[in-house]
Amino acid sequence: MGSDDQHLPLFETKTARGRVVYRVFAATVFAGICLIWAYRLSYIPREGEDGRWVWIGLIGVELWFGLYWVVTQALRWNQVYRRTFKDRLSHRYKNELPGVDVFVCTADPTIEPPIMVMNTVLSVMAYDYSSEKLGIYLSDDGGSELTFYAFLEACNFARYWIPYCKKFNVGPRSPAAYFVSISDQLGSRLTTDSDAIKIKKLYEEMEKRIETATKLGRIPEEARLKHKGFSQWKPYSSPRDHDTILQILIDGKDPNAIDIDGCRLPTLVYLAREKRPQHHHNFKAGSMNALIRVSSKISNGQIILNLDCDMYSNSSQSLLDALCFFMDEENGHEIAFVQFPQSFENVTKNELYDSLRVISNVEFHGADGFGGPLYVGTGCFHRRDTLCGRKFTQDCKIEWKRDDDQKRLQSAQELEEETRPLASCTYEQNTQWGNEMGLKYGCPVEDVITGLSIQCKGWKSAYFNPERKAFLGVTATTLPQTLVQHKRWSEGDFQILLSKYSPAWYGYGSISLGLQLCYCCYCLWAPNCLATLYYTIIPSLYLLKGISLFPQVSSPWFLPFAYVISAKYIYSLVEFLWSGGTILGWWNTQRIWLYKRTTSYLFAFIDTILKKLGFTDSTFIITAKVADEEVFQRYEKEIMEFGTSSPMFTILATLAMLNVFCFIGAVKRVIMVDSIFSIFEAMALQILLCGVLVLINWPLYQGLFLRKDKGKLPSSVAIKSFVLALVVCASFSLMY
Ligand SMILES: O=c1ccn([C@@H]2O[C@H](COP(=O)(O)OP(=O)(O)O[C@H]3O[C@H](CO)[C@@H](O)[C@H](O)[C@H]3O)[C@@H](O)[C@H]2O)c(=O)[nH]1
Ligand SMILES: [Mn+2]
Repeated sequence: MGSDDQHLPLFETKTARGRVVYRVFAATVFAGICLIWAYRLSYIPREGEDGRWVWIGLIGVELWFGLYWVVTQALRWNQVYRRTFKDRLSHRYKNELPGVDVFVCTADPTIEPPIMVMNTVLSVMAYDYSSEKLGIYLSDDGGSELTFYAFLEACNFARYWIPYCKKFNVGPRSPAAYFVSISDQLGSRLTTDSDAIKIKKLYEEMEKRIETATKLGRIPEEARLKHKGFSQWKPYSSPRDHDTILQILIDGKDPNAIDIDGCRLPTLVYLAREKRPQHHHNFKAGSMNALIRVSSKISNGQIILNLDCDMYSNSSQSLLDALCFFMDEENGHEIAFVQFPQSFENVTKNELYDSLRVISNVEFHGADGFGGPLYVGTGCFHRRDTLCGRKFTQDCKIEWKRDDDQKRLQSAQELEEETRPLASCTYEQNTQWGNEMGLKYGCPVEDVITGLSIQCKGWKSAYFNPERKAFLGVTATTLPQTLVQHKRWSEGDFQILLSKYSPAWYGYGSISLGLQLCYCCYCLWAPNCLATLYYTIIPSLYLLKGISLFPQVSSPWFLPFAYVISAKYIYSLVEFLWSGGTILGWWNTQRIWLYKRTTSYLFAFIDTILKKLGFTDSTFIITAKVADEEVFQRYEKEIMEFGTSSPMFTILATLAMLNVFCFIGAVKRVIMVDSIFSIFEAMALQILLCGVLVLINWPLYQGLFLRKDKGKLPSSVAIKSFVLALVVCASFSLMY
């Protein structure tokens, strides 16, 4: 310290350009929405007239869509961008930077392959940070020997990998990603650079050992004999029923724990918390809380980074970026967590499924302008004390300087013994863990609800979205996975809205109105299903009957509809392109938007209501991070993957068939009854809506009727949906 840059901030916040223009634009759209409402309210068919009830339904739906649109403006109203000054940080604090503990969570060695998990672990072990201050903890909810074996291997490989990374300043520091990146380079280093060749060979040997063990489902006997750690699996019966397995593989305080260059290594700990069938383990929240306690005894870093097992660090400096926020003398003391975007390594060019592109590049910047982004799990740095439930007060300035260097008297083994009870099933009984302390239990999105309650305690958060992606993970590669994942998310968010911690009332007064609305955008995902279903079914059916539900093209009331629809979609396209997407990607995103709303959100909505009534319990379906070769090839070619029959697909296929029938019906009417002009004049918007629904469903029709590969929709779904849609259309035509 003591340099002249001392008063300069460590980060700066800039408001987005063009805010005024956007606000004016939004106001015009809102005016259009008001006119649509006015139209609906002034033309309600009289009692006894055709379509009175359906019209009243439309009032409800358009009120909902309009109001929801207003809520989503919160995410666009006040966007801010952050910039950090890492050189100032390093200059000012040199050796006084705080300890950082990284928590990596894994839960299943078959859908989360150990080699992938180890790449994540290695990428953070090699952070540009003093090793003595770094602790890496792996929580294994799979309680798997295979993962442990891979961890041992990684621990050994790290002795070569870390010095290599630091010597050549390589990036990314996940070995797998790094070797891919340099093999792409012109005149690949892998043919000329002997260090690169050597380290790659070491990696491949390790990879082979781990993959063989994973494939066989058991570890080599000599490994078992060599490491006493495996003895802890002796009394083990299953992943859901075992003692706590806790092992300090590298004790950062041990001067003998060094890499091949003689430099100290970061602390490395394996934890499989105790599991018993009669105790609920609370999924990821449970393992995070166990890690918080266990790490507090071992390295007790003041900052905690949480990573999903597939999210490797893609930038060795992101830790310093995060510290710039926490350690800023002026504003740092009010920041509880720093969230980085969730970015994915495996999205294809025109993302076929969801890629969170707009959420990451637009919406979270908006939330940041109102007090900070949501906590969305992986890629988030927390202050330990706030994660443990501390309330904000102005004098919460943290003392970063700590006397860490005192010698510890216990051996690692004694420390393990002492710490193990903290991860037992019963430890949390009659405590505030899972409630006021640590991550909250009982919600499928433990992260969002925890972040909200932290913000309600007066803290702020920060969103940092650097040019070079800080973390890269794996996103779902099939439609069912995507839909199931979104069901979990939208269900969790909707539960929050109805819970004690609802952003609508719990947040009232403790976070800004803007941030309350930002939360509501996500918390209202699930109920969106109703309005969307109505809009995808009813106008099309009425088209079949030739009853118009929208203003005629020549009527002045047509204008607000035309304006709102085109303004909304042109803007959404621009936003998408601006976020780095492609036009086809945008089109694909609209499809997923529809599919999520008519299935994931519907199921989430129903399940949440059932849960409120006490009929069901939450589960956590883990997203698979690997796909078999054929599935992967189709994914690369951006061919939609269905593959199984599920109630979700029956709904999607039925809706798609229904719209085709209605569209055909309309065409028939044109040919047989009316002139094309009069139909178009009366029903342009209905035809447009139905036509777009048919167009956007193209991959679904292909999956139903044209494809032969294994990723197509099973013929049972084709038959079911065909019959269902036909019955609906026929009975509707006959009834009215
Ligand atoms: O019982 C469990 C279940 C899951 N996990 C881990 O939790 C992480 C997230 O699981 P994943 O299946 O990948 O879910 P995603 O939907 O991709 O995860 C997002 O959404 C979750 C909340 O739904 C957050 O917890 C995550 O951090 C966030 O990345 C993974 O590392 C899992 O290993 C556990 O540790 N224990
Ligand atoms: Mn994931």
